[in-house]
Amino acid sequence: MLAKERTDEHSEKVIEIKSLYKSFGDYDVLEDATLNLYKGENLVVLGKSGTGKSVLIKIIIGLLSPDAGLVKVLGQTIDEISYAELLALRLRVGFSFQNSALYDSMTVRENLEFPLVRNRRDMTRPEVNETVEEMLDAVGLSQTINQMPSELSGGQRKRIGIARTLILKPEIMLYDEPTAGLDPITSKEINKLINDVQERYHTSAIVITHDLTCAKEVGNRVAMLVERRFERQGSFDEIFSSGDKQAQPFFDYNFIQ
Ligand SMILES: Nc1ncnc2c1ncn2[C@@H]1O[C@H](COP(=O)(O)OP(=O)(O)OP(=O)(O)O)[C@@H](O)[C@H]1O
Repeated sequence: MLAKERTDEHSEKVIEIKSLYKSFGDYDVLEDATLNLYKGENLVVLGKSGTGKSVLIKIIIGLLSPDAGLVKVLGQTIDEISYAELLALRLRVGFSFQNSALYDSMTVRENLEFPLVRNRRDMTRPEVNETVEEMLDAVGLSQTINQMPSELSGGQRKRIGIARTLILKPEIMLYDEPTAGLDPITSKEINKLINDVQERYHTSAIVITHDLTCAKEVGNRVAMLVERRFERQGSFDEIFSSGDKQAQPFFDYNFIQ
């Protein structure tokens, strides 16, 4: 079954953002922004540089506070919970950084062990080994276990970064520009991995990207962040077959350079 056939608009909201406002001084980044992430879907957020996509992610994981509005993640209202509750919630939300953020002085195995050693002190050594091996298998890179990040290609580093985020078995994945800087073939492999992760681990995900191929291949739904709000939410085809003026610049950016 294709990923995009799975969206159930009536399913549970794992992230609920309602009338969100965020400004820095006089500069309004988000204004009356509303967006839901439904359980099990991959939601693509498309937005030009500087429109507030990183601010959105920081608000979702509680690194920035909203000025007004509701932000609920896995049933918890972000600015009402204690710091301890926030830390516990962050373990259920995996954030895959744009630059993969691997530790250069650690092997692939050590990079993957790191979140487990810090957060899962209950796990035995054989359990840690087994989980690391399972995650490497999930991203198709079992053979790199003893390599250093500098020995990996950009695409492999992205995959290891995703494996390291997945290792705590988060319910929600936040992918920040997962295909940035990759060639089209490697980008396709990452898109496939995002769909495989959804399928295998039943994650719900927000994928932030400028890459329309990525949006088309992984997005059960697409939301465009335009002028401080999430405009135009719908399937890729609904948004991009309409000749929409706000969607057109993304087409131009991707295909007419
Ligand atoms: N802590 C901060 N203090 C002041 N301004 C900020 C802060 N964080 C973000 N901004 C501003 O908010 C706006 C949105 O930034 P953000 O990083 O979310 O953009 P983005 O959509 O992720 O861009 P890109 O695609 O280039 O990564 C920018 O104008 C940025 O300068």
